[in-house]
Amino acid sequence: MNTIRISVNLEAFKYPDGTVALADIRLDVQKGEFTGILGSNGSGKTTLLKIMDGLIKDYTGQVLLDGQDVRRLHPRDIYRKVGLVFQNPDDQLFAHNVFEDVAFGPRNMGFEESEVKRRVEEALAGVEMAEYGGKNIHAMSYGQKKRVCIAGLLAMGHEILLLDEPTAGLDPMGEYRMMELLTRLNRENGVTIVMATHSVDLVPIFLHRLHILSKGRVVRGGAPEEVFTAPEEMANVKLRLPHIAELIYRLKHEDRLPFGRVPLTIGEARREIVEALREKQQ
Ligand SMILES: Nc1ncnc2c1ncn2[C@@H]1O[C@H](COP(=O)(O)OP(=O)(O)OP(=O)(O)O)[C@@H](O)[C@H]1O
Repeated sequence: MNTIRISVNLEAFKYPDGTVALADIRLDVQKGEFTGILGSNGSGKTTLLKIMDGLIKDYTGQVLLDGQDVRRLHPRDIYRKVGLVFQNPDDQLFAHNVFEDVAFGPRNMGFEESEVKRRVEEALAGVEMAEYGGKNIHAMSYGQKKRVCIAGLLAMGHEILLLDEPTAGLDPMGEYRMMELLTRLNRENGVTIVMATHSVDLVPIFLHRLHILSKGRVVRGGAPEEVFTAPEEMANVKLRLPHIAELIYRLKHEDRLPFGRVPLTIGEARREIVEALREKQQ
């Protein structure tokens, strides 16, 4: 049975300068789910993550974390359950070396030094950075810094991770490896993950559910195959279909090839093409 971990029922939030960043947002994040908040620049993704994490409170409506009003929870209680990874790792990392940075959270939680060490080592191994403990933070690449940020939260044992653009600025292999890492944390460690992104090609393949944000409103939601259906709908929200889906969509609608559903992965596209060719030959 599914359990709702985060329930957003937001009427509106505006920044002090009057910008209405979010309006009329209703969505639930189920336990163990890997959810994406997809939207173009300025659509409200970061603001929504900050609201889920209790960093922004002056909105109308209600956000529940495990059934409790986030605004009434002590920051310490949110912090123990939910970890927010900022878009820019330099906004998060501050210690002189990797070990010390990852150790900060568990030390703050009052663990004995032996337990801190165990947690740091396990977290660094979890993000494939086991051998980097002694390395200077400033000597790390951008992608490595992003992994250290995630390790810092894993070391505290967060059950829910909110990630702001975790794949932004990574090269194609780095992007793929980051998504694999997050998928592993989700599947094997049971971490509930919400990630904000505007990367449409790779990300949907890994996600259970997507919410599309446009101008501060959720305009679509569902499993990736339910959301990515037509290029015009994506263009309306300043996004596009994944390349592979766009190709098959055009072959189907412009070249009249007999494709069924719009595929999201190369494997699905290959099956569709083989099937369509077979049908044409008959
Ligand atoms: N501190 C602020 N004061 C006023 N307006 C803000 C502030 N921060 C964000 N906004 C506005 O709120 C809206 C949503 O911004 P937000 O950063 O949440 O979008 P985003 O989807 O995360 O964008 P990006 O993909 O560019 O990171 C934008 O119109 C932005 O200009």
